[in-house]
Amino acid sequence: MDRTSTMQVSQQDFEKAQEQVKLLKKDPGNETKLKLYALFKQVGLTYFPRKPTVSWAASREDNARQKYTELVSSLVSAESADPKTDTSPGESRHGDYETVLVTTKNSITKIMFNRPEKKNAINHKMYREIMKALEEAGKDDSTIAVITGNGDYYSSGNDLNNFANIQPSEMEKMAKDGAVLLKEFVGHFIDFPKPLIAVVNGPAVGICVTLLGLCDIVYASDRATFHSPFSELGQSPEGCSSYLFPKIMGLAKANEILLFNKKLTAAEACAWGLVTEVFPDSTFQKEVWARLEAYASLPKNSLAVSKQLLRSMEKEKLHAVNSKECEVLQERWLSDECINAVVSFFQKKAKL
Ligand SMILES: CCCCC/C=C/CC(=O)SCCNC(=O)CCNC(=O)[C@H](O)C(C)(C)COP(=O)(O)OP(=O)(O)OC[C@H]1O[C@@H](n2cnc3c(N)ncnc32)[C@H](O)[C@@H]1OP(=O)(O)O
Repeated sequence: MDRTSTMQVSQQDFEKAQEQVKLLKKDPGNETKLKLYALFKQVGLTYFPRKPTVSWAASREDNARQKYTELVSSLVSAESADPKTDTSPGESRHGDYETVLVTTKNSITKIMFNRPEKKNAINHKMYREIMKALEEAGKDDSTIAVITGNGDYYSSGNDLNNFANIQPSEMEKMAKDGAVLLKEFVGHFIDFPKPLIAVVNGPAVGICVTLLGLCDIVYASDRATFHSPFSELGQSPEGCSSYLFPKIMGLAKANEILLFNKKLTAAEACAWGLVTEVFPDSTFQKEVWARLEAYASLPKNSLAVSKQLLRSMEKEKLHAVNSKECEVLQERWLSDECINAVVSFFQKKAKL
């Protein structure tokens, strides 16, 4: 439908739109769903066999019917033009996700961060959806699971909107709830029962860098960078990095990243042991997926048992580190240093 058209839509168009809504592959999000529901109710409440006279109710009904039909039409066309929602042959797409795209193919479950327009920043919904996707991937038939990003970024880390628009009286609750959510989120990576591979397609920031220490293999494009600007943001390390980074790269190098915000190139991250291997960006996807498909054809149970054995040596320690890091962060989020950093990002967009 032409969205600029002022032509009135018929009851038949409206009913067709109701059917199309049910067929959308991508959840349009709560805001849009509420809008659709409100419009639907306006039509529903006023719909009755129409008398020829034009009443205010009839005209409101026409308006709501038109807006509902146009909104659905825009959702349908956005979806059909959106490469994010495409799947390749043999790939099955999992359930009802808004912020991640979860697919399985060739015994590999891929969890793709899917907010490319926000550089895949992780908002509250995304934290929850990633946990849900990890729970499903841990139980499904796949041999390995992969985390990657859609678009030019792997992820810009925590969505700073998670700290925005909070009333002063709600700050403590925000920090407490944030710490609970973060602990649960990182716990899902500690406990993940199968090999978990990070395919770092572009720059990685903050929590998406620290979590790499909890992945079993990290492949990076030579375009990727690794930046954990905790002190710049008035925060402190998470994702068990305060324990794992010194173990992986030695204390001196970990200090440069975790205390002094050093941004690593992919080559540096590989030399320092955070990344397993770096590939040229032009062949990154082809080379990495060919390698992963070969790995995923190995005996599934043997891989899972071995992964769990390796992790079991450290699991208790990692949970204790995670708890401590979240406790410290809960305090940090209430500090002037952190609040000022968030405000300055939104005011003049102080970028990293
Ligand atoms: C439950 C809570 C748990 C908390 C766990 C704690 C974790 C710690 C961290 O993860 S710390 C890291 C936090 N991340 C940042 O500070 C990154 C902030 N972003 C930037 O500095 C820049 O956006 C950039 C360098 C990543 C990219 O710059 P570029 O110029 O290439 O692109 P834009 O800035 O125009 O970005 C496009 C739009 O995306 C929005 N955006 C990007 N990153 C974030 C983010 N982390 N949080 C919120 N929004 C982000 C950006 O605002 C643009 O939006 P707009 O198009 O609406 O303007």
